[in-house]
Amino acid sequence: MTGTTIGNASDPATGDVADHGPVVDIAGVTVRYDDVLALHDVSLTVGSSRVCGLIGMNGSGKSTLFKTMMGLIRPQAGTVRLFGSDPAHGRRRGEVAYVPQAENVDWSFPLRVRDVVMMGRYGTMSMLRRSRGVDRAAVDDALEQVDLTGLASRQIGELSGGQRKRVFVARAIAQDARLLLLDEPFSGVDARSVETICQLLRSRAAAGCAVLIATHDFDVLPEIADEAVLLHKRVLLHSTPQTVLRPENLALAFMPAETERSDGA
Ligand SMILES: Nc1ncnc2c1ncn2[C@@H]1O[C@H](COP(=O)(O)OP(=O)(O)OP(=O)(O)O)[C@@H](O)[C@H]1O
Repeated sequence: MTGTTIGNASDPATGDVADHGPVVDIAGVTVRYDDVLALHDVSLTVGSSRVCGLIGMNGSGKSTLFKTMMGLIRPQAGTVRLFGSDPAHGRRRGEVAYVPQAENVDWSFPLRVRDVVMMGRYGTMSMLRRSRGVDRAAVDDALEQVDLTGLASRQIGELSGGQRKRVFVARAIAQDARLLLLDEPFSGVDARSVETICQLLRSRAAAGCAVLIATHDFDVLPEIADEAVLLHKRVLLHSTPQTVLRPENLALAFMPAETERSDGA
């Protein structure tokens, strides 16, 4: 089952995963780090108002796909279009927000919660990077939405796992991006934070955003996602969360030895 898409608008059994106007349009993308093949011939479209889960084992290429979508990695083959434009263009215009894995953040850095959320406004600030009333109001609003108003002056290293995730979700909300990419937003997160993050992401999707979530949390996925992608360097399956989570489908990505191809893809 290579690059197979299961489920489309004409397939009521598996649900509608098409026809929502592409925000993300990835075609035939291949990424290598020297001799390591990270992505092979990946094609994927995601429409506005959709929440799409990205599932795959460690090393399957999820973060690489996000970095490619952010325009931080240039693929050796294939194209990435976000809102019909080059991904670096979308990033510069603040259209794309990225919530990183917690491990990739230096939590000892002397930043307060408010400072991190304000970073979401940098794209809209003046050349002097002076925050205006509208920026401060956007930050206040985002902090309130993630229930962190009372911790706004706290150093980020003093937060719990769930609070840390909520800070970065608040940064994405303050940015007012139309495409949200979240890398493991539920790992190491308490139930209350999971609920807060899910509600916020659903409301962003209802407002027209496209949301992509790399996650290992199979319980939360059907609650939040409209569609899901099974990734193992290539797209094995793109369908409803329920279909992707069937054991026989998960086995394709989590026991890939039997499906591995001779070219390493
Ligand atoms: N900077 C890099 N240099 C060399 N190889 C890399 C680099 N970044 C990632 N890789 C390799 O590329 C492959 C895909 O990695 P990637 O981090 O995209 O996967 P992932 O699905 O996000 O994994 P995880 O769930 O562990 O974050 C892996 O084999 C990884 O070791």
